[in-house]
Amino acid sequence: MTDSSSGLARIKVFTRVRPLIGREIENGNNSCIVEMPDQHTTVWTSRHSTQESKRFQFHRSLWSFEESDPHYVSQDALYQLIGQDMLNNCLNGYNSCIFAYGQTGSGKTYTMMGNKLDGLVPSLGRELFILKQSMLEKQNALLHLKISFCEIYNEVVYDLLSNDNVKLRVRETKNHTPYVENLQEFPLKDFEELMSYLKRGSMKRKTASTIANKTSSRSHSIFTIILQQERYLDENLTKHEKLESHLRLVDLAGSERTNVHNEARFKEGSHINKSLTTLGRILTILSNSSSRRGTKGIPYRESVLTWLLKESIGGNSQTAMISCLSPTEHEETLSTLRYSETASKITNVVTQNKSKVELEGDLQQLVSKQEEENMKLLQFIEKLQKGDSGLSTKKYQVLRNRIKYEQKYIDSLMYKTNLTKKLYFERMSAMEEYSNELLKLIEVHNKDIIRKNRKIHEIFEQGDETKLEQVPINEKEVWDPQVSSMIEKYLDEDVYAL
Ligand SMILES: Nc1ncnc2c1ncn2[C@@H]1O[C@H](COP(=O)(O)OP(=O)(O)OP(=O)(O)O)[C@@H](O)[C@H]1O
Repeated sequence: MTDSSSGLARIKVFTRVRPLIGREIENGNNSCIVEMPDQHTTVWTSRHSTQESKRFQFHRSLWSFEESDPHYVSQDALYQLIGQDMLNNCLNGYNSCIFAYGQTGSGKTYTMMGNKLDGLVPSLGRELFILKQSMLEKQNALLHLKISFCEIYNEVVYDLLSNDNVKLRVRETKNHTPYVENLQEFPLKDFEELMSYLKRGSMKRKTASTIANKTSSRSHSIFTIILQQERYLDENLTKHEKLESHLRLVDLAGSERTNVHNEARFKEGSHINKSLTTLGRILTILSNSSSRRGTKGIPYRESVLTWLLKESIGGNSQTAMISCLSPTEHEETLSTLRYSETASKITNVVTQNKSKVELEGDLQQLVSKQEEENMKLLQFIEKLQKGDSGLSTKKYQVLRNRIKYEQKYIDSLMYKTNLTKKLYFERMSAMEEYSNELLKLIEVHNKDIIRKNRKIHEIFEQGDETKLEQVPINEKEVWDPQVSSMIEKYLDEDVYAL
């Protein structure tokens, strides 16, 4: 998708026409005013004249009107055509965005979320976890995933995953990238977790029954997946590159006529239309200007939606727009197609969010240091044991075996290229824990030994060896000048300061 030499990426526009739904069939409205011959989208512009039609060309036109048609694009096919490409962009470190646009009831939520059949968000999520596993096994790469889910309702942002209904503020980073302040991000461990967040947030999203749609979304929703990748570039796992990208999945509220009498619906409708009109103005400005001109002076901040979509439209993002079409509405479909035509002329300037990292001190050095430390501990224990057999407690033995086991693990780690840094650090921290435990024990014992040895020293220094007989037998066995001086050295130098 990227022109890698120039870093330019056009917004790809897809059109998708949905099948007739209940109320249309009931109204006897069973013909489709949209046609999609040769990857073009044609719309008959008047119900009464079959002569007048307008033809548009987009990246692809997706025919989902009739399941029996050989060109029918199912939810699965939609994922193959749009989702996969976007996923690849993200895995290569490019921010990406898919947004669904269209009049109310045209199929945006169905396309993005799905109902009985998965829409793009669940399909992308499922594939991401499959990829995460295979990357770990085959490519020596780690993928961390996080999500956030928010909605813009009446020009205010709300966290769909928060139990509170707090209004959130949009702010900008030093680089002028907008973000939602205090929007929660949740790390994901599996696909089921992603789905539970998606369901939880979708249930909280504001919907209402309108003439055109029984469950019409009254807000714009943004589901963001944050991908953080660590790819290891050499067999010793010493060099790796970090890639970070955001995949934004936007389900816009539908444009509609605001001549409704319900006050709340009217207010919502006005806000929705205002933000979509601002989006349209920005698309027009961008489509008429040079992509290299930058985004200065473009009125992104005139609506919360456009402010938050700044990066996706005219910024650093590979973006796909899915224009959803109703098969029966002339005016609205034509207006959607004109809007989409404008968007298809926009070129974003994209950059790969990548940084190369050579592990500080390099992994090999870290391992050697730890091995050395391990060795010292083992020798130390052995000497202690020689000096005082009473110290060979079960606990020491367990810890000693543990250290040996960890040592072996480190050895194998160095040669197994398919093991990752994550695993390595997990084991390292486990080993550190054991070592710390051991050191604490050693210190207690050492202090005890020194105390006993001092007693014996004093007796020798006083030259009254008869007193030695008063010292209990087991304390006398402790006396070993070699071990004793070694312990004192360690304690004095604070080598193993805890
Ligand atoms: N491709 C499709 N195949 C089958 N049914 C569809 C398809 N697209 C939409 N529908 C059905 O059409 C109806 C309206 O779709 P949806 O709610 O997704 O519209 P919307 O554009 O999100 O509307 P709004 O802007 O009001 O929220 C729903 O009943 C949905 O199941």
